Amino acid sequence: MSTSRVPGPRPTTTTGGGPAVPAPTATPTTRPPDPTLAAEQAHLERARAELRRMREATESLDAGTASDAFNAAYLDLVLARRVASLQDDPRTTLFFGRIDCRTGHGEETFHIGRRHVSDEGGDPVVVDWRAPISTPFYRASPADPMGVDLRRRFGVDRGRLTAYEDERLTHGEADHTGDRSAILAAEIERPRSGPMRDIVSTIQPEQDEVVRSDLATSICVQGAPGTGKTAVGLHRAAWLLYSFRERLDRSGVLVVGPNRAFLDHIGAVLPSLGEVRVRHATIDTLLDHARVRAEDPTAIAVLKGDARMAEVLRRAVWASVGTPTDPLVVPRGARRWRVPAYEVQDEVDALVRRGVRYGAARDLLPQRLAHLVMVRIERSGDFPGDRVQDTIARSAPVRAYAKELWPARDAAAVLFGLLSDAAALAEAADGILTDDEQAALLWASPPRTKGAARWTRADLALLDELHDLLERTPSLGHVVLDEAQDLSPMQLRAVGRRASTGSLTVLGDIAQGTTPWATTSWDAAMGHLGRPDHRLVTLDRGFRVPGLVIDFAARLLPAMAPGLGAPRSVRENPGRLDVVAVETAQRSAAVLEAVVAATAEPGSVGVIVADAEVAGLSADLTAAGVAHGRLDAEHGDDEDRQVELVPASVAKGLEFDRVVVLEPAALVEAEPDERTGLRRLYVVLTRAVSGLTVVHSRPLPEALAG
Ligand SMILES: Nc1ncnc2c1ncn2[C@@H]1O[C@H](COP(=O)(O)OP(=O)(O)OP(=O)(O)O)[C@@H](O)[C@H]1O
Repeated sequence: MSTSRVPGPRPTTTTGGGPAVPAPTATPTTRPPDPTLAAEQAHLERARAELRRMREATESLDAGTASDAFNAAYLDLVLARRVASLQDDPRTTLFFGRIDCRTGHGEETFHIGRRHVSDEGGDPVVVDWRAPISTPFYRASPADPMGVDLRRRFGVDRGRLTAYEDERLTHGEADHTGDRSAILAAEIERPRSGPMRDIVSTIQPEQDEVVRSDLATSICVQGAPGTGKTAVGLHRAAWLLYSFRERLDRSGVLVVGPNRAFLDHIGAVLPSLGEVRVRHATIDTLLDHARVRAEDPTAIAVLKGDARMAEVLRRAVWASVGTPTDPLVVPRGARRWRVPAYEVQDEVDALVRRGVRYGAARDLLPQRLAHLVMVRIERSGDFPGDRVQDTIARSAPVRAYAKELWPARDAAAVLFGLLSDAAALAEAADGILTDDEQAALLWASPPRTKGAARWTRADLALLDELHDLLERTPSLGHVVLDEAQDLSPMQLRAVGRRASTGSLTVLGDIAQGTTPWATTSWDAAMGHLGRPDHRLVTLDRGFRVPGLVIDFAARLLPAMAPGLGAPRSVRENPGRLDVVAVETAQRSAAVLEAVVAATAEPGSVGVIVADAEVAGLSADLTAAGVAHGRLDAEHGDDEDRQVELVPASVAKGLEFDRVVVLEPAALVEAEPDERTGLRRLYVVLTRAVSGLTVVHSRPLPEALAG
């Protein structure tokens, strides 16, 4: 590999998602300009001019030519969006790489960037990273050059090209792909600050395979902390939207994450890739059927999250369908038409067997009953036609009969009935839940009405299941589910039904499961999501956590996730690990000292403590004059603040340049059992990009002490 660095502004920071490049060492004025880089810079200027031309051409289009006011308004909107998408961001470059390929048209060069730019003749000046022609940029290797002679990566600083790195893939050069690229190394080693950024210029081959998997394929990605699962999921969403734009614009793409703090952390990635129409939700905002006003004891929450509840609920809903005992009697003119109860029963049975939702079948019933009446009328020699059938279906006797036989139900009423009435629960749960389980589910003192029910988080998934039994939940085109290991089977079902006609990207790490119902097997989880047929991919190269820190955290694995390995850190910097043991009386002072030391350099600082210690430590930091933010499940990080105080329960999925962790033993104890506690600790210890300081006055948990 040859690396060239030329004079230029000292690139200490990165802009707009481009890779940071080590600063040039020579004095800028003493080195002649590098001709290759100068030519590439000229190509960049040309691309900028062409993008400007494309934007001006779009701006000059007139929506007034539309046929009517409605179409004109729509066209206006489309044009405004297109102009916005053609804006040039001077803080970044229009391309970050280039490939020289042999194609059917001979030798061709393609510059790869975040968006497509073409010249007046329609020839590409920059190709979108998502276009098929860009695939070799990410995947080609000397073993499989994919027609690429040369791959060039650019170092970027504030909108200018500052360096380039060449790999000749067909000239027998050694394999320099992946982690030995200086530009990739610079990107991975850069200090972190603010929300997550895209990784579009350095997506790795194994990540790219996931990103570019076909829309029809549901994928499950298992990966240790920092292996890029979230990054891969978000880039996959962007790639799918590019490749299947029409279909997905119509059906929609959804990203589900664990909490608001996490969504704020990742929220800028898709917009930076030009995708602003992807909805982000937490499982709580997705299942927003009622206000959560109570918490279940762990055992009951586990039971309510058990997949067996789906069958209990199904039975409860369909038990509402009555058994006809009286004949249906419909007067028409001078005559009264009677349909015997057994004939109605056959019709009801047929509707139940049809496999449609309770509500949809209920809507069909009046027409089916009217049809039975029509058959009788026609048998008498009269053929009054379809409109009469409609009239009969809408008549008062048919409506009243249908209503009684097939009552309208709502989800809250069904669940209220089950949790407050032992007989109703016994009927629905017979042979599914044990007597003890049924007794545990029942409210000790049932509320008087469903409106007064104090619903829990676990109830929301049950309500969602019921809603779907009553009326089909609309399906999106694709759902990306992050931190999936933490969802209960009932919550997984809820997410799965939102992709029932689409596909899923499921991301997670069994070792980071910290809920009592956390999944122990991806096969089981994918089954609950409705995707028993899926592709399972394991990512094991760690891009976040440096070697010293991951080795320390990995001591916990045998105790809480035997069989699962730590990531292989690809970081060059081994990181810094300080474990500070102090007397209890000195603990606060030691934490403050660690936080102040961590703020001495640029980059974010996360101070992670047991949830119960957040308020006390916040007061200590304030008293010591350390400005800080406080994250919680509803509130994410803020680029303006260097120090964030993070309750351990919210740390999942986040990362900070330097992390200070207080009292591991307290973190473990705060969880309902030791395994969950050690897993929480594992999550917390793996948030650091550069350095980790652990301050403790109590003994470290045995598994960590080593
Ligand atoms: N190919 C890559 N190039 C540069 N940086 C990368 C690459 N892949 C991942 N990263 C960086 O590594 C860090 C970790 O990525 P990410 O948060 O996606 O990992 P994760 O597997 O979801 O971690 P966790 O399980 O801890 O939530 C991020 O800063 C991300 O930008």
